[in-house]
Amino acid sequence: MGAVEKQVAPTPAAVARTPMMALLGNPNCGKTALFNRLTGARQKVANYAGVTIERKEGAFTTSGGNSFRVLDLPGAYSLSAHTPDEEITRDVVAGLRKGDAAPDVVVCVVNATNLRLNLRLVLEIKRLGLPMILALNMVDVAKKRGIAIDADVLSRELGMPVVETVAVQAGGEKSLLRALDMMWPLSAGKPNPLSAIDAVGVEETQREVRRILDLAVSAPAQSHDVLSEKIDNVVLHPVIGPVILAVLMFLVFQAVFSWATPPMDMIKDGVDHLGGMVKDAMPDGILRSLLVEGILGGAGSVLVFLPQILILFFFILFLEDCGYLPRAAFLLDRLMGGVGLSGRAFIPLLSSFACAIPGVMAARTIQNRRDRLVTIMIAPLMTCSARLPVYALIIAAFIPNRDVGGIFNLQGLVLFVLYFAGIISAMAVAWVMKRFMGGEGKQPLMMELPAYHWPHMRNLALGLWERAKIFLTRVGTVILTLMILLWVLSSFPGAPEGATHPPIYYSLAGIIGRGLEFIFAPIGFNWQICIALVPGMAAREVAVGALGTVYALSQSGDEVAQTLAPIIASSWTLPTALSLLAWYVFAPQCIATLSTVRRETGSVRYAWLMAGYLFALAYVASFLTYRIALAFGG
Ligand SMILES: Nc1nc2c(ncn2[C@@H]2O[C@H](COP(=O)(O)OP(=O)(O)OP(=O)(O)O)[C@@H](O)[C@H]2O)c(=O)[nH]1
Ligand SMILES: [Mg+2]
Repeated sequence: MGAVEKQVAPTPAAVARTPMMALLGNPNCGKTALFNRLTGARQKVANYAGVTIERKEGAFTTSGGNSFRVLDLPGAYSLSAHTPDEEITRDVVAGLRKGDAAPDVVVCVVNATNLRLNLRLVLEIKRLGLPMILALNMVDVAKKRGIAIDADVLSRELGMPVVETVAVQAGGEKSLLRALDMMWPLSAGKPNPLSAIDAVGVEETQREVRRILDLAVSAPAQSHDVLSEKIDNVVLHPVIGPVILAVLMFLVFQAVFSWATPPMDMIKDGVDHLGGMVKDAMPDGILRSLLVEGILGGAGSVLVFLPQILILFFFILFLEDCGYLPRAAFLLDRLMGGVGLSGRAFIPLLSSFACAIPGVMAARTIQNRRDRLVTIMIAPLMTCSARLPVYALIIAAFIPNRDVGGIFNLQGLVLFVLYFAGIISAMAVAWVMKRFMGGEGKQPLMMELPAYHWPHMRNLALGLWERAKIFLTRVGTVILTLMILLWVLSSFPGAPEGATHPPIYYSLAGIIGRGLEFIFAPIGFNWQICIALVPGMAAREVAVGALGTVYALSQSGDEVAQTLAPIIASSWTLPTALSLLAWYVFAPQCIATLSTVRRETGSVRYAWLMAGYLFALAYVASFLTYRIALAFGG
């Protein structure tokens, strides 16, 4: 039958018959790395538990020509799920998901350096009675530490094929492909009900694990990871640890400013040059205005921030892949516990620095529902990378670029303060929410500390490439569209006879901006800023591009060639600039995040609550900032 199947063209019916293989295992054992190697996908791989939080599907064909569909699943310690991501895994293997049959074959991935922990799940899954293969992953590390595993004995004792894999090396998946070919054709089976798993006690499973380990594994007395322990003695030290963490975070923000300047200047010069060329080549008119002020002035001014975003992500990806993140979670657990957050919230919150959406989704790994909700609600207070351009623009315009105390860059310092303001407010909000919701006391943080390793450069490069692609796609699609739309609204209708203001003042956008000015004047925003706030709701960084267009159109004649920072420096007061910075620390304007919150919490109530409290906070913070700055004569 297998031979016939191989010939069939992939009609939908044939695809449905292609056997499904599921990758299952403890968190952080290399399932996703293996999935990527098998399918050529680029799913996120990183060195901490809980990276994968969704079911991802791919396909591959073995060297024997047998096709498989393959599922990458969130890691789990057992099939009795405690968190929403573990539920996904349990439901998929047990065939409980609507529209998904149980997998035809389960590949149980284990970390070969930690079989004692990993084999428990293997024995549990075995009771489901599905065809199974054990993939001993990370054998490269196990061998280095002198751990010898007899795959034949293991296979005999477990009653399933056992293969060695190295998911991060080319060809490291070959043995698994061969084993799959040997299993072909697969007989479709139904899994035993989940209750069969609970029938055997933990004690008994543990005894069985020990028995098998005694037979199959021989490890030297010193098989644990000595280097990681040494590093942890410093990094987790009660005094030195937090200092290292603080210095690390601080360095990131310094780097974002000081390293990015040369490439940013290059992009800016390129865009300006292009604008100049278009101007020289075209007669003055509507089309030229659209190209120069709408597209280059708008999208171009956002594009400039690519280097800063990449530098930020370089650090985030580096920390994710070397194994430091769970340590940081432990260091901050006490602090976070003080405001009623669990240390588990650290990773979702850190992801929110990239974008609140993956952050909100990563909260799935939090067991306690209240903790999870609070984490979701404060995720948007972490400064997402879309806010970076707004901060950077205003800082460049108002904060002098000079050294403080000989080592710090003042602009980097201000950026750090803004990020810090977000974090502090998040803690305050968490504290208040916990008061309202009550709580059943703090739960101890249980998290695996993975072995440290150097980040895989390929991973890092791919991660940066993906980020650059996401950003450029955003600039080329959402941002560009909004910019063109804004240009249209700002250009029509034209100025009336004898107008005293620039034409944009009389345009539709101008009318909207002046309408909104009633609400925002008390916090120091002029009508130009009000115009920029509106498209900023779809994508925050558009606010920068929008200011670019608005001010380009507000200028007369030759001044248009000027770049945005000096223009706003001369037309806003310092209190207005500070007020806008404060606004963006809280800025509730991200519709995509709100819709993710609705999906993840299963209720539109929380999305509204979030939008409401963020708006209120933003307004109050800006009001205070503006008034205080005015009082100090800013
Ligand atoms: N040396 C070595 N490292 C590996 C191997 N497989 C995976 N890794 C590393 O182990 C870490 C975890 O890999 P992932 O693929 O994200 O693990 P996962 O099982 O998908 O983790 P979750 O999604 O959190 O459950 C990453 O840092 C990988 O680079 C391997 O065979 N050898
Ligand atoms: Mg994964």
